[in-house]
Amino acid sequence: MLGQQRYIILADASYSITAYNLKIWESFTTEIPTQVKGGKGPFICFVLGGPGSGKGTQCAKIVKNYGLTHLSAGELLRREIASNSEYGTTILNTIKEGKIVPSEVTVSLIQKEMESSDSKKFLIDGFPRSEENRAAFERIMGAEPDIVLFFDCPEEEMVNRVLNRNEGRVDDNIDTVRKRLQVFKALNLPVINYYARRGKLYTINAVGTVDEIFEQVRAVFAALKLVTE
Ligand SMILES: Nc1ncnc2c1ncn2[C@@H]1O[C@H](COP(=O)(O)OP(=O)(O)OP(=O)(O)O)[C@@H](O)[C@H]1O
Ligand SMILES: Nc1ccn([C@@H]2O[C@H](COP(=O)(O)O)[C@@H](O)[C@H]2O)c(=O)n1
Ligand SMILES: [Mg+2]
Repeated sequence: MLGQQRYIILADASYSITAYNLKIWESFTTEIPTQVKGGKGPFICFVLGGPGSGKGTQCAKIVKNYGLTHLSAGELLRREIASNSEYGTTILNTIKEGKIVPSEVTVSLIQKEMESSDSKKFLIDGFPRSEENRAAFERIMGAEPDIVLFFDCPEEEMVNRVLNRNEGRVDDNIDTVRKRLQVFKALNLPVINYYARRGKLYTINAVGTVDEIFEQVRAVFAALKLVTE
């Protein structure tokens, strides 16, 4: 049975764009993250949400509007499969099962992309999917995200979107999507709650038109003054 209910996130530690009007919300964000203010490392935004919650769709709009470099962990893994790399078959089987690929593999793909880019602003989509992913990124990259966007969407809506995606993905079928939802709840929600406790989480209501949802995202970036700097 798929729920209409939203996931329970530590609401008092997460900025919810729909729950407050922008004026009230801005009062929470006087502390601009150091990397936005000109610290040493690049600005890093993790983008999280269940399967089909609209992460990739919104990332495309963020790239267009704010010029961040988009790295989708899932896309990097699919590219690895297509290139017949030594890990290709293992990655393919893991994705078909809706499970999580070992963190060292995924982090090393992200690391390669970040290190070969001269971008100062990264949008890392679909990562970290587990505490193990999160810890591996911090250990290998020696960095943490400045902010984390969480696209909060009811399960029924996510399933409908995935089953209507039509991009030929091996995991866009009802069996895999059910497994991915279980993995999302068991492994990804704890990470989302971790960032809520750290005051880095911005929860976006992922129901509505693509443009309506992007208006909430725009409010986050506008308040962070990360407008194509
Ligand atoms: N607001 C929306 N309303 C209706 N459909 C949407 C909306 N946003 C995205 N979609 C559609 O839903 C499908 C899933 O979106 P998208 O690929 O962006 O999700 P995702 O979170 O990246 O999923 P995954 O984790 O599986 O990669 C796509 O076909 C997309 O066009
Ligand atoms: N950090 C990650 C991200 C993804 N995967 C695997 O890829 C599948 C598709 O990911 P999308 O972000 O494109 O939805 C996902 O279900 C995982 O099997 C991963 O292992 N680790
Ligand atoms: Mg995606």
